[in-house]
Amino acid sequence: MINTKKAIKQSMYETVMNQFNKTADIIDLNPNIRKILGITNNEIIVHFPVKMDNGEVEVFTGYRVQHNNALGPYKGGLRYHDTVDIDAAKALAMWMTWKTSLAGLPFGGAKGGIKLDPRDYSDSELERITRRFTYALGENIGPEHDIPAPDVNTNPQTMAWIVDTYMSTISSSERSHNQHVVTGKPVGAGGLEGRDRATGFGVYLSIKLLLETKGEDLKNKKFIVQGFGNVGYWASHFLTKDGSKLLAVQDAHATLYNENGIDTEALAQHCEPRKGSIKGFEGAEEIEADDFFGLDCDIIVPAALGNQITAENAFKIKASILAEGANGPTDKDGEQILLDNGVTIIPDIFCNSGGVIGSYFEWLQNRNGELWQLDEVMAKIEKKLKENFHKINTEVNKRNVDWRTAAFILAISRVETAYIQRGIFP
Ligand SMILES: NC(=O)C1=CN([C@@H]2O[C@H](COP(=O)(O)OP(=O)(O)OC[C@H]3O[C@@H](n4cnc5c(N)ncnc54)[C@H](OP(=O)(O)O)[C@@H]3O)[C@@H](O)[C@H]2O)C=CC1
Ligand SMILES: O=C(O)CCC(=O)C(=O)O
Repeated sequence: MINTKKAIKQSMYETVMNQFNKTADIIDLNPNIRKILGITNNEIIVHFPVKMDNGEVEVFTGYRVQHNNALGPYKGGLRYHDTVDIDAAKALAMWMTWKTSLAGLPFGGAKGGIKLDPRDYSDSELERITRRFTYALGENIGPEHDIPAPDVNTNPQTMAWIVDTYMSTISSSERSHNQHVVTGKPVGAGGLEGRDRATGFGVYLSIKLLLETKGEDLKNKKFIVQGFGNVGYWASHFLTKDGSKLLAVQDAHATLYNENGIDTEALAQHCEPRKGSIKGFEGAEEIEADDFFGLDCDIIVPAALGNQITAENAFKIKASILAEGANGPTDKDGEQILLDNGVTIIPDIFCNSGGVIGSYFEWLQNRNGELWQLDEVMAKIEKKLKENFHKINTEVNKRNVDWRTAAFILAISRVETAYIQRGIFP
């Protein structure tokens, strides 16, 4: 049992290493492969100057960590946030390796970003920052080498600036077939119909499939969402469409509650002109941030940052399902409390994998010079997610383990098999 009074905050890197080491022990991972997977392949840190609107020059620090590419090119998002540093990028890159492996994709894992708060900059400053970051990364990214995508505070516009800048660095004959250097682009610039909603759709589907195994459905289920950006909004959209009630939402600026249910679409409309914040929405009352996780509900969807559920608040949780839309929202001690209390955790590497699965289809679409319709794309994403869900469910039942342990066993075993089949390690 965890002593909640002595809660020590773990870093995301500690969290992911803990998950890796626990699984490596369970599957008796080949010791040589354990050495390789326990460390990142490349950690790129760039400092680059950008001229601000007022004429002053500011120097930014950007990161790209490439954890592993045994299964294919490095893949993972770029985050613009104050909390971005080398440890966060390492942790998030490692999770990407497990996520793409579990999803059955031909990709490895990477993650990166810039340490900044985008609210401090104008759109034209953000464009210049993104373009200079792309130049600074140079050949460290590429359509068959390392393929970024959106994450916290980046979006299709950010990806469009990256692809445009990348194109200007390669020869004109190569430009026509290098659009897949990033995914999550705007649809008009090589993006995929449905990539915008892919992650939130996956979060919704994973909850629906889990409930089905218990003979239940989403009708009248009460849920709360932390983070109302791309993932939080789309997950809420699909959950409410299937009859669930959005009871509370939290972002970095406010915590909103309405016992009769918050109107998801009205809240999204409220956020639009304010660049995302839910604060000031009239369809709900504002409550204390610390009361959020303890609200009486069936499902919690963390869809913001890492390490939000810890020994300090896990014991308050009344929900029976925690669906990890965010990467690494639950630390080791928080997780133990939830498992002891019978909460089912749908782990991030499966729960939010709809996004990277959508990205894979965008990459294929660009690579093959095709254009797919929304319904085709959503059907492809749904099929892949369902197959993966059933694989994890089988592992859960076979080994009598929790969902994260089952997911990690499948993910790490696939990478191990790839190394062994190549004949490198006996
Ligand atoms: N986009 C994608 O396709 C994928 C995203 N993810 C993960 O999902 C999570 C959310 O990403 P995404 O939706 O893209 O990001 P967005 O930038 O679109 O949204 C982030 C949301 O989190 C909120 N937030 C930030 N800090 C806090 C905080 N301290 N407390 C509460 N809320 C906070 C933001 O609020 P505010 O606006 O007030 O800052 C905003 O509502 C991340 O963990 C990301 O790694 C995982 C897989 C794919
Ligand atoms: O779409 C992608 O390539 C990756 C998205 C991402 O960063 C994630 O799944 O955490």
